Amino acid sequence: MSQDIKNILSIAGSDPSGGAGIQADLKSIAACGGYGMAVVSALTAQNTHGVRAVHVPPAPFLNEQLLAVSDDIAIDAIKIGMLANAGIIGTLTDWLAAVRLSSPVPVVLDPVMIATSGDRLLDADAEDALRRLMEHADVLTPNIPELAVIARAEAATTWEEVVIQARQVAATYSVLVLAKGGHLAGSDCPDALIDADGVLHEVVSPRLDTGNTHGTGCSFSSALATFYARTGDWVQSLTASKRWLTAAIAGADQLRVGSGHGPVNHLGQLWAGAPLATANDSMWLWWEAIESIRSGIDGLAFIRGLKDGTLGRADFEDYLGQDALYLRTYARVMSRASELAPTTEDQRFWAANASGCLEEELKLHRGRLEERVPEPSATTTAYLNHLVSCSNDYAVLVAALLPCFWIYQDVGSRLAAANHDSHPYNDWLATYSSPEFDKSTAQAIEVARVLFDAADQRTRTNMWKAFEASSAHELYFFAQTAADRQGVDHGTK
Ligand SMILES: Nc1ncnc2c1ncn2[C@@H]1O[C@H](COP(=O)(O)OP(=O)(O)O)[C@@H](O)[C@H]1O
Ligand SMILES: Cc1ncc(COP(=O)(O)OP(=O)(O)O)c(N)n1
Repeated sequence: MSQDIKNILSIAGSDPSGGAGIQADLKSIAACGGYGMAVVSALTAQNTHGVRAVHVPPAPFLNEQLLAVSDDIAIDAIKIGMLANAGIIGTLTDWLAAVRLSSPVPVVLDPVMIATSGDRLLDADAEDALRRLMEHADVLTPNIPELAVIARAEAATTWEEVVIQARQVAATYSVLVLAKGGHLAGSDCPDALIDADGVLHEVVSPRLDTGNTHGTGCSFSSALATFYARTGDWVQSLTASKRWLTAAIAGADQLRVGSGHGPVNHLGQLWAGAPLATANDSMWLWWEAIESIRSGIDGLAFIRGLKDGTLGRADFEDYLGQDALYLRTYARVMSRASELAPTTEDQRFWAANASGCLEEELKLHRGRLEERVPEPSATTTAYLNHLVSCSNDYAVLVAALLPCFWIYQDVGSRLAAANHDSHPYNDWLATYSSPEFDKSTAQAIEVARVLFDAADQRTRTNMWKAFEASSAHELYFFAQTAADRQGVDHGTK
């Protein structure tokens, strides 16, 4: 059975030491779940210390390679790296223009100019040709020195300057710019996807203490192209690529490749047994991206106590009280989703869930709380304010409502599995798992997926932000009991 594995073409230089160029690209593409292809634009003789020599094939031979691939194979995304000279760039530009005329294949252009070792990988007189090629790209991924050349400015020394230059380049060339902060000093490594209006999405990782970062730029841009082919969304692709790259850098010191700046560990996560996710599914990537929130919830004293029955009665009742308050407004917000829904099916879905939420859940709470409904906590209020703030746009509101279904169902399935006849919270845990709620959760995910797939990039970004924020509020909400309150920022600021 076909799994719809996407075909990703790298057009780049060769690094025989395997850390950068097409070698890094092919490993990255494979690690991120794609089928990698490679057209070689230049051969370098380099290792972990630097580039010794460059040999550039004749441009007509590059053309032969490009046509051999495009005449036969459907290309789902292209990553472009080292191009060496203006002749190579001109040939590639003509081929790309023709290919994009017949199908809008997405293009990530890493405007490789100078290796970190200081060696030139692009002729100084090839800049104008590169600018013409940039008009055929969807995303540029320059590092700070490359960004400065493209923006005709001094190299940025702060993240604010990086963002300003990237915004200017995005406006000039009508592209997205993935601005990278790897060359800045500081304990963090920020990256951001930027368009002419500003930052679409920013991701930050800690700066890892390793000298083995050869080929990070090549690997990052290949991962981005691969995830985009799979999801059709740049913001999700950035999140997934950064997560993958950071783990590959974290595993770099496990390799023993050369005595200079070694490569990242492209396949280390696979070797460690991490599942190779190949689903081309936007919602799956959302779910993956909140993994740390989900494991944070699983680790809470409240959840562990509820699972093994050691949770104190007072903590349990505090939770129930806040839950009852939450559900009243949650039902109202679902009614609002019903009001905004463009189809009768969606309208009925949200109305039915609003009603079910009030009738079944609140009945249960009232029975247990004996009408002692407390004041809403700051944590509950913050979550509800967030939901209400998303109530003007249907797609964003659906994304904000989704974590309460999905996380509750996910946590609930594990809690219900731990239930037994003498469990002190037996009847409560039994409510956590029901085929009806599973069905509603699946439908809520499907509604979000359909909206996401049809949305423009801004709406997709806002949907993701709403989903991520609600997921964090779920964590804060579960962490309200005395045992968990320390050390958790409850999102109330
Ligand atoms: N020491 C590090 N720790 C964590 N991430 C890093 C480190 N060095 C580079 N990166 C990341 O690698 C990616 C590429 O980085 P950058 O150095 O800016 O580009 P290039 O490799 O093209 O010069 C960025 O996401 C950056 O944050
Ligand atoms: C053949 C080839 N292409 C590109 C580079 C540059 O690699 P990059 O990932 O930008 O980062 P550094 O390795 O320079 O840090 C290269 N060296 N070789």
